[in-house]
Amino acid sequence: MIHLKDINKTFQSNRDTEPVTALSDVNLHIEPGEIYGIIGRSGAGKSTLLRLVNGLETPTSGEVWVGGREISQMKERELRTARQKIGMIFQHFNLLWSRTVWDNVAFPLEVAGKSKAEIKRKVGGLLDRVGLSERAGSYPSQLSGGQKQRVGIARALANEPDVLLCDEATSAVDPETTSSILQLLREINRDTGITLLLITHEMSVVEAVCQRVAVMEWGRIIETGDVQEIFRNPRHSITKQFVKQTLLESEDGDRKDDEGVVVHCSLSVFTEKWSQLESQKGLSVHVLEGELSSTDGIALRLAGRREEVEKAVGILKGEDAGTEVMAGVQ
Ligand SMILES: Nc1ncnc2c1ncn2[C@@H]1O[C@H](COP(=O)(O)OP(=O)(O)OP(=O)(O)O)[C@@H](O)[C@H]1O
Repeated sequence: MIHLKDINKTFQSNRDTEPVTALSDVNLHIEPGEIYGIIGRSGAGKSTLLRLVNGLETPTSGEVWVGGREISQMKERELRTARQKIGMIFQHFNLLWSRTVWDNVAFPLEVAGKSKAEIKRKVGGLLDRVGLSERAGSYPSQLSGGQKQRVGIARALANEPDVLLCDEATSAVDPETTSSILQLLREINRDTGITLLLITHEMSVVEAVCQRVAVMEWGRIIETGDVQEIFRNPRHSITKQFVKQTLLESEDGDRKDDEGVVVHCSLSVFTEKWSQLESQKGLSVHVLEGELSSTDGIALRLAGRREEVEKAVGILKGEDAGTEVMAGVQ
């Protein structure tokens, strides 16, 4: 669905300064319906990559393809139409402050020249989808951060896009709101088959929703892979740091003294032992990448107090020699 081929992007602010290389030799292939994460530290090139996908930037060299069409070759008029099928949500929501929730969601439909009847039908459905029907007449300033992002999501979905780009979409909201927004994005992906491309600097966001991830540093993609695999076996030192970041975070976002571990075990062992793990105070158990349908077993992240983590590992290892602890996260 999204294909970046041999992308380089440099910015030349003015003639007296050295050009800045934002992206070097970037190649990326994202399948239709995938939830794909791009993670990297500040300045790694994530936003530039995202802006190439919806044609807000053009590559210095290379090709950007979305849905079988080359975005990087399009003229402005063609791009405007193509962008209707590429929704985007932003860290700071970018809502129209003088318009109500209803009118914010109606805006892209008005721009696309839809009839009043169609706009009414669609906006009603979208607000219902994001759980904001009751707030249709409110202004953005009257909403919480999570509600504002829900408006952003409804607005981005108005023209039934094939792709939704999420630019640090949960960075400005608290952890609880983050989970509910990520859950909503997951449901939308499941129900519509939309391709999601998320950029973030938080591995916990990748962990919660993404199927595959690319790690960026200094404008390059330094590692890609299935999220479970990256958690189990991070190769690059930057990737290890991101994985470690999640191991150090407890459920409430506090930092604990002890690192957690990533464990791989069979599904039957996990389901059998789950009630024991669940009853352990001070232990948080995360199923990496979520689906409990895999026959290859699952990867879990166990975090919390050291003795609780050790106890949990003992429980899982108890009767299953196949349970593997991926403790090599330094
Ligand atoms: N319009 C621009 N003009 C000049 N330099 C730019 C421009 N846009 C980005 N850059 C530079 O390109 C590099 C990559 O920036 P980019 O914003 O893509 O990184 P990022 O990973 O999204 O960082 P952040 O998380 O801080 O937004 C940085 O060195 C940045 O200063």
